[in-house]
Amino acid sequence: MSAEDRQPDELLRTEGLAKVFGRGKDEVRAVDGVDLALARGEVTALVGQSGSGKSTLGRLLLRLMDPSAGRVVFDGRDVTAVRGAERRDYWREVQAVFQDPFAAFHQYRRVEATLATALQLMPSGTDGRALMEASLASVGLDAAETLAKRPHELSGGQRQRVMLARALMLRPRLLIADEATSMLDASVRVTVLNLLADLRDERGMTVLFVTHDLGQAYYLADRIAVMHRGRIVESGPAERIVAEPEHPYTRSLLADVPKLHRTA
Ligand SMILES: Nc1ncnc2c1ncn2[C@@H]1O[C@H](COP(=O)(O)OP(=O)(O)OP(=O)(O)O)[C@@H](O)[C@H]1O
Repeated sequence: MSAEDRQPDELLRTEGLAKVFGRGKDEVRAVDGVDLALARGEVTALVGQSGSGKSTLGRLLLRLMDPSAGRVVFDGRDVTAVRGAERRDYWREVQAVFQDPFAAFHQYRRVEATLATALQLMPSGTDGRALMEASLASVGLDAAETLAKRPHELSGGQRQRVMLARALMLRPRLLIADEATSMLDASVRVTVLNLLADLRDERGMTVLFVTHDLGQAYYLADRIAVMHRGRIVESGPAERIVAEPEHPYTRSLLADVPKLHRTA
């Protein structure tokens, strides 16, 4: 790693990142040359409609799949090809919560066992019980009430908070929240959005908030990157993107915001 590779304000950046699925006429350029920088301690929202490539980009950042081209640089270190023990180390720094927390749970597994899976990434000798209790408390859940429950005994909002608690046990520096609020009803959604804002404000956590909803992005994010057909078509401070959108696609997303809220 060279000294100039480490930008002080930048926790993660991608350079020309691409993912192509299929071949010939079936080829899909799901991520098509993305340069994205995530500033430390900020929430960046990645906004785009279904199929724009947001989840694929998220999976590339998490090292859950190999890119077709380009690089991922985390804290000045090239992590594009990390695997094995190095990739597990990376996952202590970068954690994710996904859209459907029910799918992420084992149906019959109690919350305690779900949270314990995070301990596999931690040094031996870690006081797992204390960590679980603290992490559940940080998302507003009571350990005594929650640890013995199975997924179907929890509400959607509680399940999402358990998954957030699991991610937070590792004290990641970057949290990727991929449509993490889209299945929640409006009041629970605001609670989870505020929780993400608190993680930024109190812990200085960097968050990539992936959503199709520009309204939620504006509510939470410092910066917004708009994704369309695998490319970032526009990015900048959230106020600027919403007040003075430059790209026609951003304008069309903005036009949808009142509609989304009327149907919510
Ligand atoms: N494993 C795969 N094989 C082939 N094509 C894929 C695969 N994963 C994604 N794609 C395609 O890549 C494009 C981007 O998909 P992706 O899921 O990243 O979009 P998205 O913006 O996250 O959409 P959504 O909000 O609906 O999840 C889509 O055309 C999708 O069909």
